[in-house]
Amino acid sequence: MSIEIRGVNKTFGDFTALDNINITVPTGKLTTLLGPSGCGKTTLLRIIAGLEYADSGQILFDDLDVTNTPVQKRHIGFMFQHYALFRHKNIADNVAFGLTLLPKNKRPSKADINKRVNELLELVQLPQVANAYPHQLSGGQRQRIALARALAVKPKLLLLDEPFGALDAKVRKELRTWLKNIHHELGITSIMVTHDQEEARAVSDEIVVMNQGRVEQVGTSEALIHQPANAFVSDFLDLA
Ligand SMILES: Nc1ncnc2c1ncn2[C@@H]1O[C@H](COP(=O)(O)OP(=O)(O)OP(=O)(O)O)[C@@H](O)[C@H]1O
Repeated sequence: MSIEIRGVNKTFGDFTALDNINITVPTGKLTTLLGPSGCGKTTLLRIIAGLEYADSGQILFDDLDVTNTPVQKRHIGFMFQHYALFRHKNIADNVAFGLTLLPKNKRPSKADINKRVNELLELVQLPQVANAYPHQLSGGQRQRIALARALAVKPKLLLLDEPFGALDAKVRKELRTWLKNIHHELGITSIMVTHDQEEARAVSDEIVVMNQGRVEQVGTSEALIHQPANAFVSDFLDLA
């Protein structure tokens, strides 16, 4: 599913958080919103999700205008740093959670839910932890389970907000390679927020560099490195 953001503006009081954002996120690619703290990345992601509404502008999913569509109807998977697993549910029940919430006519049978949970645990390479509880897992393992949970409902769009933000540098590096591999295997359109240029360059098919509520440049890692559009992009990517 391709995503088009057309002329999106957002203010909080007299502060402009997003200033005329126009971008297209291509089908099946992993696109990163990259920029310093406060530049509007999370606000834009929340507007794409339907967790927040723009003051003006449009959001299109495959040419369909979803600007006023509520989050539950956008078929999105979320993996957010602070969107923790349920402590009192075991891992299998955490992964199955989204499926158990589906309306009765769309909800798979118990056997099918179990089968899907097992497939997802295989996919994130943690088949052995189905009966464990979140506190028994490492931070990196918990984030892998968070991805399995996000994928359970077969979303058409995956949104990741600083998914590895709380992890130490070594695990972060391992997980970004892992995420890139899984993304290539599944080919699901994904948008990730990060302030870490090294992380963005390691995982992204395309990078959207943001600054003070505006888009400075959109391109592949190579394009940004070889042809930074301006001094901000060059500085932010440490190219000087
Ligand atoms: N609900 C809100 N009310 C008021 N101001 C807000 C609100 N949400 C965000 N802001 C402000 O809008 C700006 C952009 O915030 P946003 O969270 O989108 O930035 P960000 O680029 O994701 O930064 P970070 O990496 O620090 O999360 C910030 O200055 C923030 O304080």
